[in-house]
Amino acid sequence: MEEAIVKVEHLSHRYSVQWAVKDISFEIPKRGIYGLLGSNGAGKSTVMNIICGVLKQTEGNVLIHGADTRLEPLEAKKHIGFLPQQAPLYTDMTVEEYLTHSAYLRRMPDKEIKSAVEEVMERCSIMHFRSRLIKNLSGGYQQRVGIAQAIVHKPALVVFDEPTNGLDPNQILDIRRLIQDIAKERTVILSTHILREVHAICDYLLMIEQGKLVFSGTVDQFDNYIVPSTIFLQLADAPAPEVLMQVEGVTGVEELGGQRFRISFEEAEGVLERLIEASSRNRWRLMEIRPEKSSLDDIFAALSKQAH
Ligand SMILES: Nc1ncnc2c1ncn2[C@@H]1O[C@H](COP(=O)(O)OP(=O)(O)OP(=O)(O)O)[C@@H](O)[C@H]1O
Repeated sequence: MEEAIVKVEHLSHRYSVQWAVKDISFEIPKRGIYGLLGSNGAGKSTVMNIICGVLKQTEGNVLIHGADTRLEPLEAKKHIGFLPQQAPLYTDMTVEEYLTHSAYLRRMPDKEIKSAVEEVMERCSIMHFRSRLIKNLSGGYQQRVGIAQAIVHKPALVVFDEPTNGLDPNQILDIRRLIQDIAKERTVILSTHILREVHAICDYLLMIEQGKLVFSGTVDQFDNYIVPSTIFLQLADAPAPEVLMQVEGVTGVEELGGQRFRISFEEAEGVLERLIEASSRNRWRLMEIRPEKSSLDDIFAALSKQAH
């Protein structure tokens, strides 16, 4: 089997007395965008800083392409690009000077640096600002430079800590598009406390609460984590709610006004079909029927509660 890009084994970290991360294990076997989701203080930055070798864990192991970040830090770091929450920008440098410096720090061979910097400026759409001092760029463009420094050496894994934090809505969309583009060729881990962000760009989700991993899977699995428990029904010629209650499997009928109802049930199996069939047979004139999924926010709240 191919080696996992990232392997985190029983990771725990303690700042002085308080445990910020407690016994987290997960594996990232392939390409895609992995969202590390959690509320403020959940432990996201701690996990990312440890994965990137910026912070030494109290317990557990992190392997990057099989290289242990503690035992072989240089080998592990070769495969990683990192944009921490505060982008490490030298704002008195021009964009090109800074990226050249970053490539040098990443130990790229001298002869490859110039073309790598050209390529990354093109990729991140900052070519036209190559000679501008970083301090004179907007927040969105400074973030592009931060992303560029994380990928200039073409790492297999890129880690972004809250990459859209503090940006305006247009800048957020631009940065998300750039991250999706970057992820075509490599694995991306990004942290966020915004559920919509996970939905917008992530393929996989790791959710951390109170330093513990409470969910790991695809975004679709997360959406289905709490199965649909109600059905929305709108009829043009509705009967009394008591009549709807008679449909097999229905356990509750809530009137929403305007001949609209929220139907509860215990077993999803067949209820939808039976409601459609009863509507047709009794000429209730079905206008709309759809299962209602728990919102992402409900799932988030439920999982957060489990961690407490
Ligand atoms: N240097 C530090 N010293 C002591 N405690 C810390 C330190 N850094 C973080 N913590 C604590 O560890 C816990 C996890 O913090 P962390 O920054 O990893 O969370 P986070 O999920 O990234 O939150 P945020 O989104 O607010 O950055 C928090 O309780 C935080 O207060």
